[in-house]
Amino acid sequence: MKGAWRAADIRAAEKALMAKLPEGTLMQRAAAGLARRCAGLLHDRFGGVYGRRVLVLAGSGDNGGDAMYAGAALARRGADVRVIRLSDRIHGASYKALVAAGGRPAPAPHGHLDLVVDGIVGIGGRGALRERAAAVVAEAVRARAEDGGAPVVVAVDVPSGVEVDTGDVPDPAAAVRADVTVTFGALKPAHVVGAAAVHSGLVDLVDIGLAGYLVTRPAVEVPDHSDIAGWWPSHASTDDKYTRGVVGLATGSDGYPGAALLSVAGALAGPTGYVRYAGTAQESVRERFPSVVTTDSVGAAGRAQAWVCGCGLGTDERAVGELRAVLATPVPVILDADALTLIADGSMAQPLRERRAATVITPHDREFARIAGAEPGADRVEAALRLAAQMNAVVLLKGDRTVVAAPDGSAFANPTGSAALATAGTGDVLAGLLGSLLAGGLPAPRAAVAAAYVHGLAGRLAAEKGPTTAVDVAAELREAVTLATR
Ligand SMILES: NC(=O)C1=CN([C@@H]2O[C@H](COP(=O)(O)OP(=O)(O)OC[C@H]3O[C@@H](n4cnc5c(N)ncnc54)[C@H](O)[C@@H]3O)[C@@H](O)[C@H]2O)[C@@H](O)CC1
Ligand SMILES: [K+]
Repeated sequence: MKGAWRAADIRAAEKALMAKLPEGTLMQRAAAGLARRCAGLLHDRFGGVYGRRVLVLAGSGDNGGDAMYAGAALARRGADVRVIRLSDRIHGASYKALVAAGGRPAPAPHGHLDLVVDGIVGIGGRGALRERAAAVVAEAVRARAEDGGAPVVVAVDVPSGVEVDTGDVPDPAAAVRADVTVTFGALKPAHVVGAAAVHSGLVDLVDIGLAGYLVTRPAVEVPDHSDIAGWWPSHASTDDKYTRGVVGLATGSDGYPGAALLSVAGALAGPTGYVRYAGTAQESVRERFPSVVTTDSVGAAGRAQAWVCGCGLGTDERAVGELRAVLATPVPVILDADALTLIADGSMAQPLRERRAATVITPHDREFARIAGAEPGADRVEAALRLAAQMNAVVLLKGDRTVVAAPDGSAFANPTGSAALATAGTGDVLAGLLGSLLAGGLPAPRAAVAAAYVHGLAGRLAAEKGPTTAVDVAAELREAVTLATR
């Protein structure tokens, strides 16, 4: 698990570390790491640094300092480095070092460009790029590299123009879109949540010695394969179909039988040995998945260790009754889609409050708005945490980087998101998989994080093969589980 910290926490850690080091050490470490990464990128794409055309965009703060020191290092290796000063006041020592190494000031981007280094603002940045900076960035990225392609864009610490602490991008046209972001000391929320995570491109973390100095809890955490593999319920040789957990699905309706099938497909890819389906799509479920035990209602179904409720369930009287039945069970429950619509008017507040087992809700932004009264807004992590605390439920807020927030204040961002998942029915698959993980005994926050992770991988696998539907995502789940858990 990697943590991401907000700017104030990073600054406090840097201050404590800096007090123990000669002045300028941290910037030198940052710049050296940045120069190394830039040289590596030039080498990979153009075969070397010598003669490559590099444009450094320098703003007023230390972010510009990092960029110009790195520019100096590249100039010493023979790159043709220009710098555009985007403020009257720029970091003096690094500018002198750049000029001494052969770098030259430029008024505007000119000619071909192989590498653009964004040192406009770092963790001191607020809001969108100012007009001139935005215009210069737009012009620079329109330039051509020597090989005819677009220049490589490297953001220093964070892409300029994004909100570091929230991952919001107030104006996408006035924010850098990086191929690679070279960041220092620790990740920041902008690298892992919201549109800023997309603007960050690949994130490359340079160690500047900060680790022991970050004493606060991270704002958000990011899982990797080893977390998922470590959490995934393993099967003991003594297990039978019941000990691995039974997941129940109260999904689908006459109007939406497909949602039942997709949620069942998701559940079957999880670790449980037994899937119960309760609803009107019994027949199609049995036909398509003979291993699933079906009934027409939650009341008629046997016991389960977790219930999934809502995907395609509808919002009629029958749906209300099924939701009530699920909420009354003493086991973890996932509320998705129509179940979220049904709880939005507050009529289920009491059964929700009375629950002792975990409740997980899986809203997209509009569903979130129905429940919370407003869309998540700029700070998706804070918004999800607020709703989690208010409802005493784990909130899985869907998005390109899905956020999972728990009532205990912990928050996670899923790194495997994919645009391929923005298609009808993928949420049903996710809910089923999540149900299986809960029934398999994972604590709710981990089950939500692991489900989002594997579901994202499945989306990526499906997208590699062509245009993606929810059926394709479900079909890739098995391979995604194997990938994530080995
Ligand atoms: N503090 C440290 O110990 C270290 C800092 N480092 C670098 O220093 C950076 C932070 O430096 P600073 O604190 O000087 O802050 P920045 O370099 O992020 O710049 C902030 C300045 O930019 C201006 N600004 C803010 N928003 C703007 C906008 N939208 N458009 C134009 N100008 C804007 C403000 O006037 C502010 O003074 C880090 O991101 C990192 O790159 C690294 O050298 C590692 C060590
Ligand atoms: K930057």
